[in-house]
Formats: sequence, structure tokens, C-alpha cells
Amino acid sequence: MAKLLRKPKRNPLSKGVCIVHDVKEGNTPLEYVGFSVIDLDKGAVFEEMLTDQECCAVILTGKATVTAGEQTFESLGTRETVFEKVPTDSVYITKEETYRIQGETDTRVALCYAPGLTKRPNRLLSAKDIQPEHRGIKMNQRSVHNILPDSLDVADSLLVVEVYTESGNFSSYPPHKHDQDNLPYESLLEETYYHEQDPPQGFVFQRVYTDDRSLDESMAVENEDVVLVPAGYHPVGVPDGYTSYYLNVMAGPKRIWKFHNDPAHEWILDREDS
Ligand SMILES: O=C(O)C[C@@H](O)[C@H](O)C(=O)CO
Repeated sequence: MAKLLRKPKRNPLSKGVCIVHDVKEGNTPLEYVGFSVIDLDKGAVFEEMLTDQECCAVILTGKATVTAGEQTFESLGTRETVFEKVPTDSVYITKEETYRIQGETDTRVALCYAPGLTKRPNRLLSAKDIQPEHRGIKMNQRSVHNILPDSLDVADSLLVVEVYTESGNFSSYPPHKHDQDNLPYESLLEETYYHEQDPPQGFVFQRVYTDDRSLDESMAVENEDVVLVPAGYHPVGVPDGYTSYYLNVMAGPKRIWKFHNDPAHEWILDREDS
């Protein structure tokens, strides 16, 4: 199995709480991004005390109450499956904070981590404030929900976005990278992809490669897999008949998404839509 591909597990953590993914220091080549997926049964509670990391808790499916410090956000979450394709609710939680998530229904939550540099207000990132963004033409079309974009000055390091790519299309395409701290031309951001497919027996292809090919992995990515992108271009192709969903977490030394397209494939952008 490719080194960048992580399969889902179901490791019980406490009563009614299961860890599906846990990408963290010690098991990842990533220095800035941490990523977990947890499943909570209705009524079950997950609690964590953050130290030097900030966190964005994305309610992928189901409903939950999130308490962060003195604030409680109730009835978060908008969908039973991610393929309802409506934006969802998330909560930004600052470093050195204790937070708690309680499932109001069975719920799946993505926990996105990155270095916290300052104490900031915790904040609800409401589904109501997310306008789906359409990108691309021809077979390069996708729909994007910007949960924590760089235009929102809410976090120190974290960028979070979810993307739908329909049957037969490519996204994160033409291939782009963001692995050089060379602003204003490019920023250095690591990235994780949490993937789902509809129907769930589907798979997508993701390649992660650098210009010199010292990194070049092509992966068949199945439902609930995670792909790590420490560096390089990272396009995704979706087979006919399936819809792809992925959640991206990005972080690096500067909180700005400035990508560089692979010059070999940039011509893709210059075509007429027809
Ligand atoms: O295809 C898209 O537009 C989504 C990607 O940009 C994805 O969010 C990503 O690769 C971010 O670097």
C-alpha cells in the first residue's frame, strides 16, 4: 500500500466513541497538519484538551453539540450523508482550550489540527454562511464549500475546504502544488484528503508527485480513506458512475493558499468552454 494512503479503522476510544482516522505526530510525515475522524453514537461524548494546536471540528454527518470553553453550540450538523451536498456546520477551537462534542444522533466528526500560535476566540462556522463555489469547465468541474478559507481571519494556521467532483471529472486539476515558501508566487502548505465516494464501493485515483519525481505515488483511493500530501502536485480523477467527496485540511508556516500549477498541464485552463 502506498505510504501516503491511510485506511479507515474502528478503534474504540470510550463508550460510544470510535476513532476512524488519527493522523498525528509519530505516525505521519506531516509537520503542520493533524487529522482525525471520530464516530460518536447518539449521546456519546468526546473530550479533548488542546495544548499548542488549534482545531476545527467539522460535523461531517449527523447532529452534535460542541462546547468549547464557556460556549456551547447546539444542534450542529445539516446532513445524514455528505452526499446531500449541502454545507455543514463546524467549530473553530483555539489552542489551550478544552472542548467537548456530544452526539445528538449518531454522528461523524472530522477534527482538523494545526499549530495554534495565539489565543483566539472560539467560533461557530455556520453552514448558513457557506456559499457553494463552482470551479472548472468541461470534465474538470467541481463544487467547493469553503469552511475555513484564508479570507476568513479566524485561525492562525488552519485552512479547511470540502469538494464534490462528479462522475468522470478531475479536481485539484490541472495538477497544482503548494510546497515552497515563496510568496507571492507560492505558499508552503501540507494537506490531507479525507475521501468518500457515492455509491460507497467506488474508488478514485489520486497521484502525488513532485517535479523531480522523487515523490511519485499513484493511489486507488476507496471510501473513507485518507491521503497525505506532504509536498507535490495532487490531482484526483473520478471514474464514471461515481461521485467523489473530499475534505481538505491545509497548514504551513503562513496561512495563505497560493498554489502553482504544473506547467506541463496548465494549458487545460486555456480551453474554451463548450
Ligand atoms: O479542485 C479544487 O479546486 C480543489 C482543490 O483545490 C483542493 O482543495 C486542493 O487541492 C487544495 O490545495
